[in-house]
Amino acid sequence: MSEQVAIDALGTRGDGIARQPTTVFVPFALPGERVTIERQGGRGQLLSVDAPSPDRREAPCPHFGRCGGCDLQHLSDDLYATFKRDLVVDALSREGLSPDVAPLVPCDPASRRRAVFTAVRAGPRVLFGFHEALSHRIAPIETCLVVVPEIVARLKRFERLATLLIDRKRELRMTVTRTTTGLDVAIEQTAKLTGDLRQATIAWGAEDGAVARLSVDGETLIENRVPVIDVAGIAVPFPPGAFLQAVGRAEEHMAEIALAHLAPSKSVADLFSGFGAFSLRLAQRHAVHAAEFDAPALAALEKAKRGASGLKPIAIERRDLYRRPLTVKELSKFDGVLFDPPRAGAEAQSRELAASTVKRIAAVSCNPVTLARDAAILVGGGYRLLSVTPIDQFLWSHHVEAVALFER
Ligand SMILES: C[S@@+](CC[C@H](N)C(=O)[O-])C[C@H]1O[C@@H](n2cnc3c(N)ncnc32)[C@H](O)[C@@H]1O
Repeated sequence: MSEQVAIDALGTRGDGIARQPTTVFVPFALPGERVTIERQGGRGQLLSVDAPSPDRREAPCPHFGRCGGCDLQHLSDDLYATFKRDLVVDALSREGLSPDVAPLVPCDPASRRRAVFTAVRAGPRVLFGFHEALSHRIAPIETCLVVVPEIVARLKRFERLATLLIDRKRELRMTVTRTTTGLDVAIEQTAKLTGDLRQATIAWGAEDGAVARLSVDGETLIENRVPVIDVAGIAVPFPPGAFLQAVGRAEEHMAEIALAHLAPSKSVADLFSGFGAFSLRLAQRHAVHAAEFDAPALAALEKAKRGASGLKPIAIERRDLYRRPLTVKELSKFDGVLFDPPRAGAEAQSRELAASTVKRIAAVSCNPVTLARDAAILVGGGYRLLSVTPIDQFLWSHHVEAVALFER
């Protein structure tokens, strides 16, 4: 049965929230709107917008509403920037922190250099695209306004490859990364690579000069060129499937903010370093200790450092920082620390830092909730939280990146 409700606020996933008569989350509804919905438990399916908000705008992508990649294309630029900044402000405030939070650093469309596509069999068809929101279903796509043009221009080709390799039962995953030497295509959960299928896959890769490397379930089938990521002029050989900041410009912004803060430091630890997006920049001025769990990422950093000239020493340590964070004693060797953990944050490491003598810390995070928790631990240990800058790395989604700066 349908009903009309008034939307009071946006939730953390960007859904409209109506609080009367009982709370319901309504995707694609905006604060101040009256909308007609059909309730399905705590969620409401939007049937019509009866009194639209002045902040409503036409979504630019034809797949908006079905494709789960973007939740927020229907917001004005102002509401969008406020919403994303507030994700950070509110998370900090729930931990009792109210630092200076900068305006959102914006993200350009068509700038995401990595996309993870999914394909599934649906009867005789293969559906290739992105997941729908909160669903296992696939929204097939013809275009994408977020991803770089080199990837979007080849969607049909990627779909053809997925159709070739798809398994009968499993969902295929295809990660495409634009590197400076071409596209790195890494496919997982494929059908068994029998002789014919292997040949057809290799033929696919040979057809397009833009493909630098093609790997299937970890096996490199083609490497026309080593895929390379440029980190401030240093070439890093990119390991298949390694972590990469999704938007190059966002990475530069984060690095600029963190490096300016750590500038007075002599010796810096870069924790959760990956292949060295920050370590290699830091090493232009500071001795760096890079710690990370992923061995291929560290091997790439090792090669990049050997190929670069004029860097200060970079010590590389493979370490599980969740189980074995750098201890207070180990931290005493550093006067600056940068940490950039996965979404779960760096709770154990923050507890060690809170008891340490490290002077300056830059925390980079893709999850405001765990960033706020870790910030509260550091502040509890006597650090001042100087500023937080939200950075839009995940355009039109409800995710936001942030850099927080601490000092003692
Ligand atoms: C958000 S990424 C940041 C990587 C890097 N700073 C960059 O900007 O490219 C988080 C990194 O944490 C690493 N990681 C995940 N779990 C870890 C653990 N238990 N110990 C150490 N590193 C871990 C991942 O491999 C990944 O490289």
